[in-house]
Amino acid sequence: MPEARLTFLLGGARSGKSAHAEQLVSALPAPWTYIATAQSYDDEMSERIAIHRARRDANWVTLDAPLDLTETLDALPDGAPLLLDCLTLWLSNQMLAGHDVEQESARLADVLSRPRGPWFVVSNEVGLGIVPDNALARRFRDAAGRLNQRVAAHAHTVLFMVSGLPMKVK
Ligand SMILES: Nc1nc2c(ncn2[C@@H]2O[C@H](COP(=O)(O)OP(=O)(O)OP(=O)(O)O)[C@@H](O)[C@H]2O)c(=O)[nH]1
Repeated sequence: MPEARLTFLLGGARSGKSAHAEQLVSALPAPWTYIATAQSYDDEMSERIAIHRARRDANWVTLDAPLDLTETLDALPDGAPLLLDCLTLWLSNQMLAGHDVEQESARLADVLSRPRGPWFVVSNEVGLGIVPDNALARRFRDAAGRLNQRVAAHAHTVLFMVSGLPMKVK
């Protein structure tokens, strides 16, 4: 059975984090689980999701978890290689649903601190630009930074993606 360990991949939009994570997971024995947190509200998002789906072959099993991510992780079989894409969309879904993001983030980080297989988790680094001019975006940026720190603290390996290239930060 593949080793249980957490790999955390961070990066900006279009930094290549999903593709790199897919490569790492698909080097492990199939089948591979893909947990998607995105929900498609419009044609642009549907198109993005369709591109991702077309990239994954029949060895991938896709589970949707826009909100109930901790429960979905708890239900995974031991040893299953997992790609979870991505934490920041899950966080924005939690905020838009009016949930307590600190409490939900703590619960999620706790589950991720005990990976039961080779788990690869993708998140966005959203804090590198200027301070957003609206309060919701500032709340989101701060919550995302805190969640990323929590998960990175538990991860065995942390990779920061820059222009398609992985930079090992842990
Ligand atoms: N619902 C759903 N979402 C999916 C599926 N496949 C991929 N996604 C979502 O697509 C999102 C990533 O899409 P992109 O916007 O293209 O990626 P990006 O993070 O900007 O770019 P990269 O850094 O290059 O990966 C993730 O949040 C996934 O949850 C799927 O089968 N179903």
